[in-house]
Amino acid sequence: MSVSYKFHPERKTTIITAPFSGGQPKGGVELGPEYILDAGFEKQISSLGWETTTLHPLESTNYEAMKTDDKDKYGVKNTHIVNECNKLIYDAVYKTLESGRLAITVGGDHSIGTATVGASLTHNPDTCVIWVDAHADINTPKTTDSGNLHGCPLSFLMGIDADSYPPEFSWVPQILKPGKLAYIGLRDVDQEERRILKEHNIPAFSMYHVDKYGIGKVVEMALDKVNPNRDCPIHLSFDVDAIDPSFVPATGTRVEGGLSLREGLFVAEEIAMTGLLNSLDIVETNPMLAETEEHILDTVSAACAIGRCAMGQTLL
Ligand SMILES: NC(=[NH2+])NCCC[C@H](N)C(=O)O
Ligand SMILES: [Mn+2]
Ligand SMILES: [Mn+2]
Repeated sequence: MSVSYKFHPERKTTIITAPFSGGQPKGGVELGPEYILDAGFEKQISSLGWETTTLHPLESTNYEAMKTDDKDKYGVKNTHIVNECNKLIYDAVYKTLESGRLAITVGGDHSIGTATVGASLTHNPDTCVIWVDAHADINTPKTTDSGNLHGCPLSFLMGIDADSYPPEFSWVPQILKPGKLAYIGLRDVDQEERRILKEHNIPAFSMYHVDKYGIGKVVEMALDKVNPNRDCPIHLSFDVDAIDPSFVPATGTRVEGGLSLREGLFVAEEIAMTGLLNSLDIVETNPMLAETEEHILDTVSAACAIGRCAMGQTLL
């Protein structure tokens, strides 16, 4: 059983590191890429037959050090550094895709989804987004309680409540249509986010649906919604907190009752099987939140495994 990648028959990929934590208050998630690469991620991908290169767009920047815990007058935190980092990541992802390579972005917190999804859709407006997460990440500056921008990337990309955005966000392409986004794994969605999902009719498969229908059916239903003819490129944005904290403890916003490790990996495998994967994010690995060495190992290995499964590792 081997996967063929329609948009990447030559199997070339670029791993883009996004060591950034400014989309949320906890320190340590900026170390995610380093831990994942030190675990041998690049080699694991190349042994699946991919030619790999790496890009480090945030290298030699100092934005991480400028992080604060203050909300601005728009009700969100760290607008400036989130935008500067996202612009650099956007350029890296866009350049990667334009040169015909599959883009793997390793975070970092999920605020970088603004850049990665924005670049994927600018590169090919037919792109659909599968967002695997415990959270909906579709708050707006108007609706967010926390003010953490990792809870908002999808609203910026959709232009929801656009009159509430700090002007720094004006570079973000408001390019994501509600019919091109589907969620898997949701279980902690804010009240106002629920309203947004309903209002825009965004397909959202929660843990309830996973239990009721099984993960296989859920992935199929999600793809039927956003990619009915199975011909559009897929952007898979995988927040590791979609997987249950018993398997993935070292992450910033843990929510009990998540996907089993196998269910999480199955989502990545099944997206690989479509042959339509064009871009991938693996985000929210925070080694500093581990209580034991084993927690680090479990979380980092799960992040690597998500990448390998999406990049065509099969069990037989
Ligand atoms: N990418 C994440 N882990 N996001 C968590 C978001 C939590 C919450 N909904 C908020 O907006 O603050
Ligand atoms: Mn999350
Ligand atoms: Mn997320």
